[in-house]
Amino acid sequence: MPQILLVDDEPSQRQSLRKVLRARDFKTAEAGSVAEAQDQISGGKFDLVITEMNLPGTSGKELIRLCAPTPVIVMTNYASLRSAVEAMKLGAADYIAKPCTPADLVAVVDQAMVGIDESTGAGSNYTGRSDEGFFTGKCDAIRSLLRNIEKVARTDSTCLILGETGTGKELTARQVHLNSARADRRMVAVNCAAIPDTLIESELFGYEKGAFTGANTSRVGLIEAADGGTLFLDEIGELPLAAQARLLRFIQEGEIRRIGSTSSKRVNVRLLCATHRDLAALASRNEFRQDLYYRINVLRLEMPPLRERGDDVNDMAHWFVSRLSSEMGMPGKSLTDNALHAISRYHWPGNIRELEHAIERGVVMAEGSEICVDDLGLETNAIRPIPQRPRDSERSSPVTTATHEAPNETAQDVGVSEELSLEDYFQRFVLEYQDSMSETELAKKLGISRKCLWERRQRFGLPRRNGRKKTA
Ligand SMILES: Nc1ncnc2c1ncn2[C@@H]1O[C@H](COP(=O)(O)OP(=O)(O)OP(=O)(O)O)[C@@H](O)[C@H]1O
Repeated sequence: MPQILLVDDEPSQRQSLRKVLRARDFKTAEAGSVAEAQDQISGGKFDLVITEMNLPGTSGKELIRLCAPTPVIVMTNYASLRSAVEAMKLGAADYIAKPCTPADLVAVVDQAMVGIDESTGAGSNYTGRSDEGFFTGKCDAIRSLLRNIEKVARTDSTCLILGETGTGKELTARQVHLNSARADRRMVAVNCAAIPDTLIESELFGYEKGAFTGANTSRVGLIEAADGGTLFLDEIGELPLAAQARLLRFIQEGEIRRIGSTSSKRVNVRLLCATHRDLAALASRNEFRQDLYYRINVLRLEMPPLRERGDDVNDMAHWFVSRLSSEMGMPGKSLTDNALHAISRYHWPGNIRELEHAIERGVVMAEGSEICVDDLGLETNAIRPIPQRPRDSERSSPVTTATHEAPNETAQDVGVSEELSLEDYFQRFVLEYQDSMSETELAKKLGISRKCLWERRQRFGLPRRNGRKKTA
């Protein structure tokens, strides 16, 4: 089992890292400073060190030298990103900009581990997550995407990854990188939308000392930092026009010139770009350079939206429940049938990221081991129409008294022909069955707690009626 040393002076930070990594079967040890880390290193063998850069006393960067040849990943907030790039020049395996999601952390650790496997054989029982199993999904669109990723990975051509927000464009870029001949080098990911316009050129291309006010030292740019590896430019549609012109020159000539420098430097970088925007339309309105568009649109990978991935949605929901509940130290949770039903009908405008967050919310909010619809906090207006089912004349009115067999049917069995939100469904179900079922039975069928049933009754003005069946 790979062993990772976590170095951070904040115990809470170490705890969050520990949880995520242990859930992935990594063994961890901890240190609060460089000195403590040195003690740990002399007493044991580690496959990887993850350190905060800004530690009291000696900087975390010092560990790159002290721990060699063990790879070191440095963590830092965005304000110190430049120092992180410097740390990479000193030999850091990678950097993580904080705050980061568990998925970001694991992706970077995986990448570092793949390097370890290849160079030293350490952590050899660890295969990384470039396998199909991690890239969850088995619908036709994902199978075809995985085949195309392999083809794209075999080349060095520029590739444009298209898809709505949260569909997995960055994850796809990582898969391309991990499956490519550059997998042992780093992939530098840059979100063009997150860097202020005034900084983007100096971040990408670096600058020389004295190039502008405040440039007290020379800086390496992110393109140069990706030399030998892959550069992933996320949200390329947001790149300002001046930076687009510079990027175009880099693509055409394979050279970069730092701001304020008179000489160019050759860099060997494979470029992957992603966007959720229609670049052709932007180019036609002169909001994106047409020539750059043609240059980056050589190979294309298209991400399917989650709502078009059929059974993948529920498979992924189960997968996230088991992953997140064990990461959060609350294993054994599961989704109720109604929750799954809502998940499969939800529109998922934020795609997989939204699903992941809804499940995280569900795991935290669920009172027992079952995650109910309400725990997920879905926007009810994004629930899609429930497919029409021939109506039973006896059940044509939502307020008719039901027979006792009816509640054994599932949510979609309630006769409904129009668009039906979860709220509508709740109200109709309660009105239809409240005379024949106890509150406990109703709550169970709806997949919610009795407290939640009571609250919703209040919200929708559906007080419990006299003469109802006694509570079980
Ligand atoms: N096939 C998948 N299997 C498991 N998790 C996935 C998959 N695709 C995406 N994810 C997870 O969904 C989240 C969003 O993925 P990612 O950041 O790659 O999307 P994106 O399209 O780049 O988003 P954005 O457009 O906002 O930049 C991440 O946490 C990622 O790990």
